[in-house]
Amino acid sequence: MMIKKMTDKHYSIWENLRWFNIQRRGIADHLRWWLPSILVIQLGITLVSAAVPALLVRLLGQHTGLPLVALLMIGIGLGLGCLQFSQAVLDTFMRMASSAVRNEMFATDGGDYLHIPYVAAADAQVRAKRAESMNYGYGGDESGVGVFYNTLVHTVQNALMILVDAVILGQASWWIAGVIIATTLLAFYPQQSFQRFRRQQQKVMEDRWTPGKYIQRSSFQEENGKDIRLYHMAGWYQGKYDQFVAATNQTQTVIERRQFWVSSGSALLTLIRNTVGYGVLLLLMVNKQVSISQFTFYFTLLSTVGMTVEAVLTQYGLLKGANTDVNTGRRFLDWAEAVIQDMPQGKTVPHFDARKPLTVVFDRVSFTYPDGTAPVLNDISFTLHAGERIALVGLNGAGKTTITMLMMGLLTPNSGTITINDINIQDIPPATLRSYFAPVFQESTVFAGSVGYNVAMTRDYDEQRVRNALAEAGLTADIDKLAHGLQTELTNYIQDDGVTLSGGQTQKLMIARALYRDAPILLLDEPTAALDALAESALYQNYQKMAAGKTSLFISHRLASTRFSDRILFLQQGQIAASGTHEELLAHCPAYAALYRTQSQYYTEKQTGQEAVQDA
Ligand SMILES: Nc1ncnc2c1ncn2[C@@H]1O[C@H](COP(=O)(O)OP(=O)(O)OP(=O)(O)O)[C@@H](O)[C@H]1O
Repeated sequence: MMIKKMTDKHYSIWENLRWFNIQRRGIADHLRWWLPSILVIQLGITLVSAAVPALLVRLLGQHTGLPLVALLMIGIGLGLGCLQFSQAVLDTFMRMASSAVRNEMFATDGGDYLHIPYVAAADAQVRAKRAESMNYGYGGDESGVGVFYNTLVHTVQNALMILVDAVILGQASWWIAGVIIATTLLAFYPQQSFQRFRRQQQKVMEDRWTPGKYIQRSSFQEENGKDIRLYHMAGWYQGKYDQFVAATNQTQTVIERRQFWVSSGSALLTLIRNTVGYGVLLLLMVNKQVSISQFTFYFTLLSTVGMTVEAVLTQYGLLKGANTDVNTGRRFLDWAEAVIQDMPQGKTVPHFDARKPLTVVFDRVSFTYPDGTAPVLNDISFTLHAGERIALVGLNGAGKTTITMLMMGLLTPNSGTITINDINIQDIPPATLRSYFAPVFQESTVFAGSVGYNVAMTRDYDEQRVRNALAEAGLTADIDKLAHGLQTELTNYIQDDGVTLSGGQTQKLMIARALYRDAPILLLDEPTAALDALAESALYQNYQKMAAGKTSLFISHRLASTRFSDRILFLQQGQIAASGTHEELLAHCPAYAALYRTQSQYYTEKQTGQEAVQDA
């Protein structure tokens, strides 16, 4: 199955607004009324604030009594307070709505990522894109979706205020309106270019901090603690931190320097605007074309324009940035959804007899990892007959684990077919296919949950079956020693009193998990690597019972373990180099025989260790 490439589709602000409106349906249905309400409130606040000094001048000029003036001012003050309170409430609602939409995306991302094919989820580029999408798109309230709508509203709000100010001041003189519009437009380009530059630089810093964060994380990881101290790596870590901090400071200085020039330019434009505006107003008053109270009103209004211009330019820059970030998030989620839709759903639900083992056939299967350069498996064919116990051996990196992943449908062959009882596994619904397998993977995965949960992988488990599986895996005595037995929490991520099992105990837990699953195909990938000699021997003894009535594949580097299998497949350079019993392979496959001799010589009594090394 080919995984779709991610597009670099760009959505405009308008398209993202429409998309946001669709997303917030059912979350914030009244949002469409909030924008006009905010605009009306803002208009009210601006005009009333500007009118108060003018009104005061007029009332005092008319010798109005102080109690009436005071009463009026208190009334206006209260009115303004109410407007500002309403504005704050609407702002809060808007932020909450954005946060709710963002949380939805966050949850969708989590769900989608868990559902995309394994091969895509394990792809380094996909993981990087997802991290970027989460970081910029919807990971926090300061990310794209978190701020998009609010910055849009504030941009429109401030742009409208500038127009209203220009129109009102235009009543006094169109020179003032002209200078407001002209200075706003002149400030636009440098401000936008600066904001673009700042974003680019911040991205450079973020990218630089990606390895930085890894270094920080790895320096605190419990399992790294020993090596860091043993190999005196503290100095190296400190050096890396210092490098990152120095580079960040340098970038910050470059940004601040540019910010200084842009702010200076803005200050100059404000000076021009105010000089022209106040000058014209003064001339008008001297020529008695405006009264003192009108002059006061225009003067106050003009003094607020500077801040509004700054605000609109800043908000617009933020809006452009938020739009880019929303696009980053949308692109990833669109891709993930398309990939999920493209996934073969499987048209055949086979009705196998659950009590009978299954036959698995690889027919001319080739496979290359998406980021790999050479095929890992090259045109391989073999059959696991129903009920057969097969040992799969080969050097590190020969492709043994890859075969198990292909079998379970976690990876898809580039060519060739894999069938189970003659049905192509691509035609079997993925969940049904996976239910045929009880795997023990090379890496153990303990989830934050109880022992019982970790065996059954469901909270609603059959206690007796869990106990049986633990007993068969040789873990009963260890679990019985735990304070809460099956209910003991493993890992202390969620529960403070969670316990950590040893490597070998964890591997036994994984074996118990596979036993509890009781599926028709048993896949054991190096199940004894962490076991002590007694436990390893017990597993071999028990293997017959574990694999009874099942088809089983046992991957191991300990060639002695192949004796417990019916047949051995020897994998070499992406191909099945030989197939047969241990004795047959010793006789006919020199590579296998050499491997066996190299391994077994350390166990022969005649040779000393030194002789064995020389022989090897
Ligand atoms: N996710 C991946 N992306 C790219 N290449 C991979 C990936 N996983 C494995 N490989 C490569 O595929 C090859 C086969 O790996 P695989 O894990 O199947 O080998 P193996 O026979 O199980 O090895 P070992 O005995 O060490 O467990 C290796 O060269 C490995 O580097």
